[in-house]
Amino acid sequence: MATMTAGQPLLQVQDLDVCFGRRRIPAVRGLSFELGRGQRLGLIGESGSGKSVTSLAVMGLLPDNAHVSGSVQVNAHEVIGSSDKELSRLRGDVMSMVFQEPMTALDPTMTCGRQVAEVLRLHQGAAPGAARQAVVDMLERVGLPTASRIADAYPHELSGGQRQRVMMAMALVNAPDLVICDEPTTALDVTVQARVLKVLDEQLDAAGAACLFISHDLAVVSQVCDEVMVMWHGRVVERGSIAQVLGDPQHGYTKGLVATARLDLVEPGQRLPVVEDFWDGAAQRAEEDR
Ligand SMILES: Nc1ncnc2c1ncn2[C@@H]1O[C@H](COP(=O)(O)OP(=O)(O)OP(=O)(O)O)[C@@H](O)[C@H]1O
Repeated sequence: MATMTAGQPLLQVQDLDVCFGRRRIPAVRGLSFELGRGQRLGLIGESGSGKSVTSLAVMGLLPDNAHVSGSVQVNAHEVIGSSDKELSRLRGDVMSMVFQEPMTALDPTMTCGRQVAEVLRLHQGAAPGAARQAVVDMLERVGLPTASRIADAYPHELSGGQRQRVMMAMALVNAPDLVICDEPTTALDVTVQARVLKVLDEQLDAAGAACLFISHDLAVVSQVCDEVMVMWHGRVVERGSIAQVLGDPQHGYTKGLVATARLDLVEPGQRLPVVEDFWDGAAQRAEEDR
């Protein structure tokens, strides 16, 4: 596997285009961005703006009906066009992903401990006995106090928050350089969400890992990330520090998002604002598509 080239960022995406199907409907258009080692970048945007497609392109997990051009380099290794063998080495060794819905990402027929151990075995060749202690340690590190019991449980025996932590343990156990999180806490209630985000924050720090964090929610992104990038209609329309983007949003969509986050300005009895109250995205999309 290629080693890091001096000066090259950990993740470098250049002119990435992704479209789908025979009609080549664009999902990501001319996307370029970089992420340095240990950096944490939030990726926000309305539904369908291309956030998940971007993360799947970085992981080399796009479906067969996707047409891809451009370049995605992780640790100076090109993802686009790489073989399955090269990609599976990169995934787990260098990058990993936490998905929104752990129930679909976890194998229902395997205990949680075995699933974490499997990641260790595949990427570090750990022996089964040695893996058990490493797995229990990792489950403890993601805030599961009864780690030994959780290791022996099947996914359906756990709560949503516990399952999400098991996924996080799988994503972090090999100390990857880059962790991609796609709406990891959207399905959780607010207090569990806050705890899971805190654990993620601590574990990213401990591993010195970079993070690409996808969310609809600026408040969630600001708990984990240093910077935020806003996607709209398959393109990046804005990037800056959390303080910059919250304090002085530039794009119409971002202005709407920041305005809707100001719940303190909502009078009792008034309906909650939505982005469309501040910005007509549909009209702009129609304009761009013409
Ligand atoms: N497998 C697929 N086949 C066809 N079109 C797809 C496929 N996956 C995604 N798309 C399309 O690509 C566009 C971008 O989708 P993507 O899932 O990246 O959006 P998103 O910003 O992550 O949205 P959300 O916040 O709702 O998850 C959408 O128009 C979507 O319909």
